[in-house]
Amino acid sequence: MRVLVDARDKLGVRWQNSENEKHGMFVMSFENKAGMPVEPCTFQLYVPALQALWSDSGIQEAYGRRSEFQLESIRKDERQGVQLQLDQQCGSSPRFCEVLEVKELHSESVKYFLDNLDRIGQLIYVPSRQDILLARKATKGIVEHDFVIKKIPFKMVDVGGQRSQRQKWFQCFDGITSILFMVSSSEYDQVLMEDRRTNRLVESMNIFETIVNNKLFSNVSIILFLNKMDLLVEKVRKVSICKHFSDFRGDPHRLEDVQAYLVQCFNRKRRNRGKPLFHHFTTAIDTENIRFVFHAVKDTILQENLKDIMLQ
Ligand SMILES: Nc1nc2c(ncn2[C@@H]2O[C@H](COP(=O)(O)OP(=O)(O)OP(=O)(O)O)[C@@H](O)[C@H]2O)c(=O)[nH]1
Ligand SMILES: [Mg+2]
Repeated sequence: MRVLVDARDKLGVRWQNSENEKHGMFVMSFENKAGMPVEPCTFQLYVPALQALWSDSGIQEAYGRRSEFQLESIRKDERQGVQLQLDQQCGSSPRFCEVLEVKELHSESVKYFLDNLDRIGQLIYVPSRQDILLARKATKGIVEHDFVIKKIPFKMVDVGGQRSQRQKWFQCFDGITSILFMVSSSEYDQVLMEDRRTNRLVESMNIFETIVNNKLFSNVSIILFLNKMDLLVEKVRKVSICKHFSDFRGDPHRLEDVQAYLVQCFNRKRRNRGKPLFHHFTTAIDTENIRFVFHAVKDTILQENLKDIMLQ
């Protein structure tokens, strides 16, 4: 909310209710000491102000313009020197404001949590499964998960996607059978938090290019997940991809055209296109969708690696 209050100010958007100026100042005065978790009783003090602010059309307008700044919050220890840019306002002399943290949230989940303030603001609040799926916790380090399906052991290694995390990837590349490459398909109009310039999808395509053409992985099945389908569906309706990708041909507001273009962009990055590109459009917060996709992926991995598995 502090990012939104700040952005409303920098974007020059008026309050709907001038009383909310006070609520905005109250929320801005919040100090989260050393990134400690916020106690429920402390959080409760802010709930009425958060509710009033969220229902103000000024904050809603700032939220609607979120692609012009970074709504993602980051931990206090990482935010030193990090700024968010309000592109449209800046012109040739950029104006910046600091990224402020309320709690770790992903920009697209902000609406969900703020819409649910009545429930979340209660002292006896216990997170639902949906709340947990929508909360943002960036992967720092390397997280391993072992599981067995039909007597075949799998080891899933999860690495962080942010630039600062990528130097850790090479530690995990030994003896792998498959790479599941996750991309946010809906971020075609957004820039990276890390440099506020590079288009997020362009960055993903470039990393994919490095991975998919690496000789180390000539025998590794690489499966592309074009994730956040739910957000892609919404975005395609409102935001034309042509503005960000000038070589797009087709109807920018037709989901199938945008999907086909995205697959083509990633496919073009592969030097060896002898085999089709394995890809799936997914919604990671939809557990049914993931259950279905996971089984398909498991079969692909097993088929692709059958020979190796039989030899073990
Ligand atoms: N709406 C929607 N949100 C999603 C989807 N997948 C992930 N998210 C949200 O996006 C945010 C980031 O998800 P993570 O799982 O932390 O992403 P990640 O790729 O592991 O990020 P790093 O750990 O930094 O590499 C979370 O708030 C998720 O709830 C999706 O398919 N749809
Ligand atoms: Mg992660």
